[in-house]
Amino acid sequence: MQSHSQARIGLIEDDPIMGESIAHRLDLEGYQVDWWPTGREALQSVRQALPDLMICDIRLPDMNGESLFDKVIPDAPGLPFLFITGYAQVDQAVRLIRAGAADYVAKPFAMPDFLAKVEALVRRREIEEYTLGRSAGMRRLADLVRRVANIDSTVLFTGESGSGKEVAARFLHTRSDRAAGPFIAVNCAAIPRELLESELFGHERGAFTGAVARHVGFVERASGGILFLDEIGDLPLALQAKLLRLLEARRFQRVGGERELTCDARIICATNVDLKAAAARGEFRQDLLFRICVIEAHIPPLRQRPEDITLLLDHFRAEFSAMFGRHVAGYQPGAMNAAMLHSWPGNVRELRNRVERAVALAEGVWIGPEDLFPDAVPDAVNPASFASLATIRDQVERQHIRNALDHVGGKVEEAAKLLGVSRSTLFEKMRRLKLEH
Ligand SMILES: Nc1ncnc2c1ncn2[C@@H]1O[C@H](COP(=O)(O)OP(=O)(O)OP(=O)(O)O)[C@@H](O)[C@H]1O
Repeated sequence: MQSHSQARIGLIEDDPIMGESIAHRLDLEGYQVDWWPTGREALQSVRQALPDLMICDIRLPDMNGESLFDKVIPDAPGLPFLFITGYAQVDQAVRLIRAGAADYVAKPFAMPDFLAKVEALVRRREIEEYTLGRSAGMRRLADLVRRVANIDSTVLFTGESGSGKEVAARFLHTRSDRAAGPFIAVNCAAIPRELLESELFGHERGAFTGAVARHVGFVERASGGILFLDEIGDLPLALQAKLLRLLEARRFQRVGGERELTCDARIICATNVDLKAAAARGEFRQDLLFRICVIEAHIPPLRQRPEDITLLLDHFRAEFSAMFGRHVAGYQPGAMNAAMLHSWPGNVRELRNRVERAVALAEGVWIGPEDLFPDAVPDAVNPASFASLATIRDQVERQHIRNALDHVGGKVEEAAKLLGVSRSTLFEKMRRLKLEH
């Protein structure tokens, strides 16, 4: 869970005295505050600021809080709004809560009550928001997934093995209006090719030797829910044609069947290979590729998101400590150090396995570097080449600045805003860290 210093609050307040006093107090509490005096300015910046909570005066000079809420929410579903209302606008606030706003406070309010509401909403948001990760890359992914959760277009999750493509697809499922329906995950690479068609589409009794009874395939079993096709690049060409028909006409036949059946499942695919290159080699149908990547969601490799490394180390430590009934309090600095330097070729899966092993075998309450990396001891574990704090800080800073720049399409001024430093400080840091602009 993040500390307040990482939680961001968007404050929309036109009254300079009120705005100043709230922004100052939130700042003292450790929140990062973006203060916009008009609705128009908030609308311009909110998508880039990625706030965890919006605090909004219901009466603004250029629009009312209600229309601002209506404009922001389609792009940021689930973003909590705390409205500040005057006595006369309580009815409107109640209406907004019915429409999905989180809460309201009526003026004049006592600061401790206001802060308690803010804290509760930020905590609630953290639990919901950081299921996928805390890094800018994963927050952007979570945002995209929420926006497409209820559109029935095909989504293609791309990313290295173990980076969390299935986790992201399940996240989509729980946030969609198909959440009450099934989530059926099929790993196309794990099922023998000769069985794949009947596993996917089912078969009729007697369709082939051994087909002693009718078999309902994954496509039918996913009805009303989501069919997640992992390693879609491994689907044989003949089946690719059938999948294309399923996606285009929503129709399919069981193996050996004569009847056309309709498919009501939403299809989500994932791949860790470059499907465009596979299509260029003739191994993957170009038309199917267009059809499945209507929306592409890329999951960055773990080594590019250091904030998630610390988050996940802690998450799995807590999970396995509870599972094994062992009290493991945390990591020695050397273990954290080694984890930040490791390149995590197996991504989150590797991290999970390493933590499971470390918790199971750790001798004390603190996990040491050798518990996490007993195999290939990375340099950082070797005391002779123990990285200095400055080296680690530079590495994390470099990565974080790179992420911020990526996030805003390379615009230094906007990246500086995101990072809470001035433009010149950011330039200076980029120069020192030898980061290309
Ligand atoms: N954000 C996350 N939070 C918690 N656990 C995660 C997260 N991302 C991945 N994991 C865990 O890491 C492991 C691998 O995740 P997942 O199966 O989603 O990866 P994948 O990209 O689909 O892998 P593959 O390409 O091999 O199918 C799983 O045990 C999963 O629970």
